[in-house]
Order: sequence, then C-alpha cells, then structure tokens
Amino acid sequence: MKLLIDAGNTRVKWALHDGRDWLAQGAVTHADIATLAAVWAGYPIRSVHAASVASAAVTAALEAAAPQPVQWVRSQRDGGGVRNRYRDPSEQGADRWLAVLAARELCAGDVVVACAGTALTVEALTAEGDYLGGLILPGHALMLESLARGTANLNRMPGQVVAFPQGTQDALASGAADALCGAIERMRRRLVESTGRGPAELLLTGGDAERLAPWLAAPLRIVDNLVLMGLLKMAGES
Ligand SMILES: Nc1ncnc2c1ncn2[C@@H]1O[C@H](COP(=O)(O)OP(=O)(O)O)[C@@H](O)[C@H]1O
Ligand SMILES: CC(C)(COP(=O)(O)O)[C@@H](O)C(=O)NCCC(=O)O
Ligand SMILES: [K+]
Repeated sequence: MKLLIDAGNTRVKWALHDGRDWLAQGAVTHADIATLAAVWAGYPIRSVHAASVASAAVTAALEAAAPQPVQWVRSQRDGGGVRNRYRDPSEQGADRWLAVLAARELCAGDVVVACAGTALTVEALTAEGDYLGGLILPGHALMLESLARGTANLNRMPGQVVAFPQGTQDALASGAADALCGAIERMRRRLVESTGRGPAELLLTGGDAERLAPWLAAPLRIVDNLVLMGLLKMAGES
C-alpha cells in the first residue's frame, strides 16, 4: 500500500492506494500534522511519496509522522508523456507538475489545469504533451486578506458575485471572482489561439474548486486531489 501526500501552503492532503483502489484519504491543517502518525500507523504502508510547497517545518513534521522514509517528488523536465517548458523545473512547485501529469491521464486533448488553493495556479497543456507554462495568482482568501490588510476600509465580509456590483461587499466578492476566473478564461483562450484548435478542456481542483466552478464558463470538470493522482502516477513509474 502506498501513502501519497500533497503538502500545500494551507493544508496537507493525503490518500492511500493499494494498487487498485483509493482506500482512505484526508486533509489536515499544518498544526495537526502530528495527529496523522496514529492514523497512518493503522495501515500496512509500504512506501510514502510526497510533494511539498510548504515550509521546512511542515516537511520535517511529515517525515516524523510517516511510517516509512518519505520519497520527495520534484518537478521534472520530462515524464509521463509530458514535456515541461518551465525554464528551470527546479524552481517550480512540485504540486503544479503533478497536477499537469494527472491531467495528461484524464484528458487526451488540450487542457487548462486550474488549482485553486492558497494560490491559484493555471497551467496550459497541449494534446501533444507540451506543458507550455502557467500563472500564479493569490488565491481567493489571500486576495481578500490583502485588501483587508492593505486598506483602511475593506476589512469586511465579501457579499454576492454579481455583474455590476453596487456595494462594497459585492464589489469585493465580484472582484475576487473575476480576477480568479478571468485568469483561467484568458489562459483557456490563449491556449486555443496558440494551438489553433477547438475549445480546450478545463480541469479544476483544490480547496476552492467548488467555489469557483459556478462563476466559470462550462464545460469544466472538478477533480478532487489531482495532485495526489499525479503522485500515484509518478510513484508507479519510480
Ligand atoms: N476544510 C478547509 N480548511 C481550510 N481551507 C479550506 C477548507 N475547505 C475549503 N478550503 C478552502 O481551500 C483553500 C485551500 O485549498 P487547498 O487546496 O487545501 O490549498 P493548499 O494546497 O494551498 O494547501 C482555502 O484557502 C479555503 O478557501
Ligand atoms: C505556486 C505555489 C505557491 C502554489 O502553492 P499552493 O497554492 O498549492 O499552496 C507553489 O506551487 C510554489 O510555491 N511554487 C514555486 C514557484 C513556481 O512554481 O514557479
Ligand atoms: K494552487
């Protein structure tokens, strides 16, 4: 049985896979990583495969909780039928590379991969397996927090997402939605323009995927734990 771990900047997501099925999964905040040791001790785990974009303290806590040595995965130049066009893959968050690898498994055609977590990342992958690159933006919570912190008047709850906001709370909610979804839709349009083909698929994952989905133009597919799926793929090949 394999333990797969995706350590993001807000939460650690994990899952167990026995070679055929996903058996268990969970998510904890950084403060609760130590509680995972007792959970994982209940399973016959043979190997542990993990990706982290979090702090050294988080990776150390995961190594302490894991029942086997952790095999840390990093972004690569090539693999799984994908060529990474990032100038320096060692600079890139492993979660981004793994989401793209998983997208390659799920979609045969051109695809935009949006991971809505602490940050929003938006990746462009062609049918030929060219991962062209991607965007990094503040995620939904960070965007609102930065406005609350950096201004005198915007520390308030967001309202409704509407076309023409006529109050501060609606303006905040709608601004965040347009920034996040606008970035995704612009990337989707650029990918279509650069390939000259029909519409690209959109895969959406991360803790805010359900929040963003209603604001995005269809068609789109929400995939839970895309990064863990990419980890499983890499673990199988290693
Ligand atoms: N149970 C939860 N705990 C924390 N954040 C959550 C939860 N459910 C949804 N979210 C949302 O998901 C975001 C974090 O998504 P996640 O994919 O876990 O991020 P990361 O990979 O950066 O750790 C938060 O900013 C929050 O808006
Ligand atoms: C962009 C990220 C902050 C996203 O992190 P997350 O929202 O998943 O916590 C992370 O992938 C990261 O730190 N990347 C390094 C820089 C890069 O990918 O170019
Ligand atoms: K992300």
